[in-house]
Amino acid sequence: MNMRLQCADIQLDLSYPRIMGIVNVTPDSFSDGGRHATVDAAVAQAHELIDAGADIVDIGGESTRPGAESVSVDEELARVIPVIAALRGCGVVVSVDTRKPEVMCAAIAAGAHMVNDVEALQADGALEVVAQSNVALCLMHMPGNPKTMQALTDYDDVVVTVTDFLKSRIALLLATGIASDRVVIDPGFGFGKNLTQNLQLLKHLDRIVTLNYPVLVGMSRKSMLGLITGRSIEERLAAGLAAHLYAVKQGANIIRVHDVAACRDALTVWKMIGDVA
Ligand SMILES: Cn1cnc2c(O)nc(N)nc21
Repeated sequence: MNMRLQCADIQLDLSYPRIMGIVNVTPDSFSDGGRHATVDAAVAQAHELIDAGADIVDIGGESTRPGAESVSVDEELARVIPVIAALRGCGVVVSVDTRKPEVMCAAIAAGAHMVNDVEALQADGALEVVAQSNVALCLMHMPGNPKTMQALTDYDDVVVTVTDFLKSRIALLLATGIASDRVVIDPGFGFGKNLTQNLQLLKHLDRIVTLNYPVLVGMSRKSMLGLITGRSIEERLAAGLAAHLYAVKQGANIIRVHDVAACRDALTVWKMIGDVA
C-alpha cells in the first residue's frame, strides 16, 4: 500500500492510523438557528475537531443514515460550500461527504482536498468531475441507497461481495487515469449490512486491506454498536473505540469518528506501543 495519500496539495502520511472527524451540516445536527447559524456552528465544530487532533474533517450536508431523505443539490450546496470555503487554509485535509457531482465540483473549487462518496462515484458525471482534479477519493460499498440499502442484505458472502465491488471500482478509476495514490477504500459499515455481516467485515477486514489501498472505516455511534451493547447513540464511545482499534489492528488506516479527542488518545497509546522496541 502506498504510505502517502495525495489530497490535492496535501500529502497525508499513512504510516500510522489517522482520524477523520465528522461534521454534519444538517439543520437537525444543530440548534435550529437556520442557515447562518448552521454554517457558523459547523465551522466552529470543525475547528474544535481539528484542535482535538483530527487529521481530516469530513463535511456532509445530506444524512446517509438508513431511511434518510435525500437533499436537493441546491440545499446541499448551500449547506456545505460555505463551510468548506471557511476552512480554506485550516491546516488539515478537508473532505466533502457527498454523492452529487455538482457538490463535488463546487467543493473542490472551494478548496476541498478529498471527496468521500458513500456511492463510490457511481453517479453520472462523478468520475469525470474528480478525474479533472487531484483530490483524494474514498470509495465506499453501499448496496442501493440510504432508503433501500437495509433491505439489500442478501449476500452469499459479504466479505467477497464487498471486496469484489471495491476491486471493480478501483479498476474503473485507474482506467480513467486517476492515480492510485489518491484512492481510499471503505467497506461501508452499517450500509446495507446486518449485525452479523458488519462483524464479519470487521473480523475479516484484513482481506480488504490486502487489496493494497488505504482503508477507511466508520463505526462511530452506529446501530451495530447499539445492538451489541444496548447503549443509546450518545453512549457508544467505548464500543466504538473497541471496534475501531480492532480495525486498526487489522490494518485500517483512517477511522471516521465523532469523538476525535477520545480517539486521539486511543491511537496515541496504539502508536506508542507500535513504536517501542
Ligand atoms: C458519510 N458516512 C457515514 N458513515 C460512513 C462510513 O462508514 N464511511 C464513509 N467513507 N463515509 C461515511
